[in-house]
Amino acid sequence: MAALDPGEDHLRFADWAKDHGVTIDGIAPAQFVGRGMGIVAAKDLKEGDLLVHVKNTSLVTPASPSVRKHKFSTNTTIHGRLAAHLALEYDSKDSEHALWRAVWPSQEGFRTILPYYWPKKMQTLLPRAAQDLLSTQQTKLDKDWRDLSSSIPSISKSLFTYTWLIVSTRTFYWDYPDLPNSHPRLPRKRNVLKPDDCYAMCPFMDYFNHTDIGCDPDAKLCLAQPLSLTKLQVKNKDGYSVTADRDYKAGEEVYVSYGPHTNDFLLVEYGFILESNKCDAIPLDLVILPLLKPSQVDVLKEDGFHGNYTLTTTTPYACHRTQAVLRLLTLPERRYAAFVAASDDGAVDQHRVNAYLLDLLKQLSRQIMDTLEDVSALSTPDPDNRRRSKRISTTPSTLIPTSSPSKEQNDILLRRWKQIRDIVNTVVTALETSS
Ligand SMILES: C[S@@+](CC[C@H](N)C(=O)[O-])C[C@H]1O[C@@H](n2cnc3c(N)ncnc32)[C@H](O)[C@@H]1O
Repeated sequence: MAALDPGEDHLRFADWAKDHGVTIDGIAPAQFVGRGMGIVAAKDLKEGDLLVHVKNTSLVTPASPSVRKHKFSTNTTIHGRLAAHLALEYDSKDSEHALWRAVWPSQEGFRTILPYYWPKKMQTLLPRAAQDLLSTQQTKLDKDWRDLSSSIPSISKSLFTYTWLIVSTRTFYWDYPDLPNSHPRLPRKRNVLKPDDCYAMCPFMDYFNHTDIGCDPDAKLCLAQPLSLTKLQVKNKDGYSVTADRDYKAGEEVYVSYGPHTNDFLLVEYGFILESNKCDAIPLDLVILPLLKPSQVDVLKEDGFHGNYTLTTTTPYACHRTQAVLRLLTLPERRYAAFVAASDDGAVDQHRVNAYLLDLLKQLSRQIMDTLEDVSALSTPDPDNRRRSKRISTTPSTLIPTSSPSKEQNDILLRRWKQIRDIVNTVVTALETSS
């Protein structure tokens, strides 16, 4: 897709970045339809070319003097402290990062793309995995606001929410393993770093859009709750760099991978989904957990195999945990035990397990078609035609709805449900063919 002129603000910010510890070579900011800003190859690039380097001292972390000066309680999260810092600086023309801030998406832009701001009826129609992520996001944001609001009395909840979401969508995961403890502009290195300790905002780097390239879709690993941070591939003790992963022609968009994220995660955290995503998966917990007897739940908990069951479109389709639970549901317990203990690869039982899975997926496929009807009805202009779904679980009470659905919101929701339908139907067809 063609790269469009970025506009004055972006050129000014790029010049500022070059004077403030950011080395940029062969790339430039540009606009892309449907993705906001991104990075374009400004000349032909070779695999391995260093494209951008940001010095550690140009990062914004809780140890940056401009953040430290607020003396926020260290008992508050780093996400919250960064959001509070950005909110306090928001109206200041003298802030050192005023030019950077001018190129971020607007609050209005976020209202369209981020499910956090969507009307309640749209939130209730999100896939369950996305609803759960949204509820977690809301809980974290509310807690940060509760913990920090008394130290930022001039800041409204609405501004704090915006800057908190700026931090979510533009922050890098930074575990600074090699850094000396002594440097005053760097966070103290702790023995054990928690994900929350590892936030860093990174000027110019946050122009890169995401693709799934570089993901390792290992079907044996079910997706754990991923970090809500943009993860860049290359970092060293001097700062962050991005190196070309392949050759690029001038004019092509250059992406990075934010991590092995499903489309439900990308939708809630970043407000978009990929058309094709090697890392996509859908959870099967809602389908499988109700089938378990209490004694089976005990066995699975004891073995560490309770919940977190996922389906992908690559063989063996159902992840290792799902393969295990399906064995417990369909076979004598000793066959399940042998599989879990890895004393048997389970191949002789695969046919029976697949047949059971096929039945479950056919039922799921019918439910998805019903949901798709509900989502399509939302975009139907006549309000009498709109049906509220009784099949979808209720929205967690903490979600904050706004206004009525926009066309963009309808479109992305519909596209996501069609993707889920296609994942399930692809596996149904594959299992039918192999049986
Ligand atoms: C780190 S910022 C990237 C720069 C951003 N596009 C901008 O306009 O400033 C992350 C945001 O970019 C957008 N984005 C990133 N990758 C995308 C993609 N592949 N397709 C659509 N939007 C994308 C999402 O809005 C996301 O919240």
